[in-house]
Amino acid sequence: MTDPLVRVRDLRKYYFEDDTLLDRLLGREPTSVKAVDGVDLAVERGETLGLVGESGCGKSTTGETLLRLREATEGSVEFDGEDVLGMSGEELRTFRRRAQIVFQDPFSSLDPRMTVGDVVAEGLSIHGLPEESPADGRSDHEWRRDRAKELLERVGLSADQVDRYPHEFSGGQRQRVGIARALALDPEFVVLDEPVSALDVSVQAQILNLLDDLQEEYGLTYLFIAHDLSVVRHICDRVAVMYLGEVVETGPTDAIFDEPKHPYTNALLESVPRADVSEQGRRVDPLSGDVPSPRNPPSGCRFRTRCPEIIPPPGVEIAQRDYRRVMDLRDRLERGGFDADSVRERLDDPDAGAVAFKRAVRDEFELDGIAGANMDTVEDALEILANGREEEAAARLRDRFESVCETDAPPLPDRPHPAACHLFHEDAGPDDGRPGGGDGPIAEPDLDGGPATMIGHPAAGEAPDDGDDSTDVTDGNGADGRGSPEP
Ligand SMILES: Nc1ncnc2c1ncn2[C@@H]1O[C@H](COP(=O)(O)OP(=O)(O)OP(=O)(O)O)[C@@H](O)[C@H]1O
Repeated sequence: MTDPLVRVRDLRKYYFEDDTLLDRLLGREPTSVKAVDGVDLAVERGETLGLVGESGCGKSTTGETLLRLREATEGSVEFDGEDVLGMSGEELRTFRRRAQIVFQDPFSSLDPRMTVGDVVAEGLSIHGLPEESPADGRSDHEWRRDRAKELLERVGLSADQVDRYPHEFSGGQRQRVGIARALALDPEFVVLDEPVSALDVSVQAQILNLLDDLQEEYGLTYLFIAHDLSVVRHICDRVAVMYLGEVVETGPTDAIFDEPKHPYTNALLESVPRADVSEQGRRVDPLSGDVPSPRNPPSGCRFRTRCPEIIPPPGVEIAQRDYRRVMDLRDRLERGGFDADSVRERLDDPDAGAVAFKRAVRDEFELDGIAGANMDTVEDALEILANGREEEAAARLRDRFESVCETDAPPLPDRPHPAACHLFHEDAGPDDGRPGGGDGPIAEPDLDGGPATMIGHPAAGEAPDDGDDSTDVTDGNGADGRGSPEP
């Protein structure tokens, strides 16, 4: 097999907040947002690699950092064997021609007074094209305008739309213009950053077909970013699943869909609407816990605060549903999110004693099903909590319930379908693609809580976008509010 076109190793991009001159003068410590925190990826020549995960998990930052639209904090990116992060001058200019990006809304950071012809041709002027004056007597400007017309036609628009303004186009048409703009410099690699997320489903299909055709015609390699797994199924050869700045599973698309390993991948898949009526009524429990902040990601496995398969310590027999609830309480206590006053305010009698307080916490976290030694520990912790000693209550729970998922960060092994999860042995045999793929589960997950699904799933600008193929349609959708990347 040839070397991948793009290889990313241990890529990190931290954004620093409270880091202005004034902050420094005031002695404020900068906080880092660990948007991308140790990502490894390889994109093979001619393939489409999907990069999926919930909003805010770092997909766009990964795409923009590997293209040098943002400066990496750490790590390495190789493009066709060359070190991208170390490039400068002519080498960097050449890289910028060979590697392009399509944004969700290609116009959000562009001047609305530019015609689509100007938008498509802008890269040509920036890169000083044509290199030599055309032999047929056209001016350089005319050459660029003709090239823009050709590209508009190639993406399914018409050449006589070259002087129109972006607001005159529907969302689907605007995305075609964005694709034409990316193609203008004959790139080999294109990052497609949620290219269809803002579009109506029927228009999505048209754009995906166009991307497919262009890939074949020009031998393109794609990194396709999406929060919605259903979109990547038909266009991607392989998929990498991201959670809170890390890749948690990668594999061939069919293996990811048919034999997902990581509990997060399972949860993402459960959130995909099913066409099959028999599956529509399936019982799904929402994932518990909030998405943690990348400013202070959880220790160990970052998904463990929401994982429906978190591993109890050896010797502790507890139903998964109950363990999840104990861990939710602990997590709230340890992260300072537990508000004893608001529990008391919710009591009928705010002056009620410890018994009523403990009952309210048991009800809130649904702890009543726990029994035996587990319940003894929970009761102890609740008693300590009723006396206002939150840290001690958390420590009491930690003594009995500490999980390997919080103490050890699971690695992502180097194999065809790896998952960064303690449910799979690290030192397993060959990966055969089955769940556990040769690396059998080390703990039987107790799924009595049923499969999980995502809640509050973010969907960028869902405004309908009909009329893709007609001109003069203004639907006003698509703006994702993203600012321009750093220069
Ligand atoms: N310029 C910035 N300064 C500080 N934090 C940022 C900046 N840009 C992004 N972030 C934060 O970095 C994290 C990753 O953001 P990113 O946009 O890469 O995620 P994403 O998965 O692409 O999400 P989305 O689909 O919503 O774009 C988020 O927590 C986001 O709030």
